[in-house]
Amino acid sequence: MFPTSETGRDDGIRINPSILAADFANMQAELARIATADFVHVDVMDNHFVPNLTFGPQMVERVQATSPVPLDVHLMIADPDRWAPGYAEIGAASVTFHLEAATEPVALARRLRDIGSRAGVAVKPATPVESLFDLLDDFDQILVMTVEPGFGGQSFMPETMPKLRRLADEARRRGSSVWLQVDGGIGESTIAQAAEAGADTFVAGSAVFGAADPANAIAGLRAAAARAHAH
Ligand SMILES: O=C(CO)[C@H](O)[C@H](O)COP(=O)(O)O
Ligand SMILES: [Fe+2]
Repeated sequence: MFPTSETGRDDGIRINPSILAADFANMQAELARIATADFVHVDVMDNHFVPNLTFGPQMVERVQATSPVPLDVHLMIADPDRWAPGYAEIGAASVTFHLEAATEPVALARRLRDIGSRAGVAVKPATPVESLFDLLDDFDQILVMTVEPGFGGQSFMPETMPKLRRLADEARRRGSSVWLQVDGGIGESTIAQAAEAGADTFVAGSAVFGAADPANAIAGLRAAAARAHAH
């Protein structure tokens, strides 16, 4: 579902603004400002897996009904085996759960795909990626966190780049079409490092919603990633 061509572009780069940095009291207007993005990234936090609390399924359903672009849901929650399918049922284009929280990640990914979502798995900065090498076909996207999950506006952690590079090399070696996503501290000064290490899908909260012109910020991030890929 939702290959790049369906988003109207085929440059292999996806820019997904995170509404964690949006004005929650004006969500409809905020969503309208990012119509040129590929997906809207929705951070679901449960105050258990991470020490912060954001949205539940009702809010995500309203975002789904209002958003000009498909939803990329990032679940920072305990027990995703139980809760993640509900987000796919809402109609989210992709649902990503944390490897550290899941009991049966492959079975859960299969369930998400059966419902009709892309299946994503996320790893925190200290979690190795090697256990995912044999599972690349089971997922549509892998999210390498570039900050500790829980809060927006943190600084990009360059020490996560060797791990991303190993994952990208392995995906290339196996001819995998899995999307490699980064999330946390992504902006015009950091996106090139992540793109050079092999990321193709970029979450940016503060860099987009904190900009005077979010469309311009999205275009700038896209151009910077494209330059790094062309390198
Ligand atoms: O998952 C997240 C935090 O856990 C957010 O998606 C991320 O932090 C985006 O915000 P910013 O671009 O401001 O770092
Ligand atoms: Fe996120």
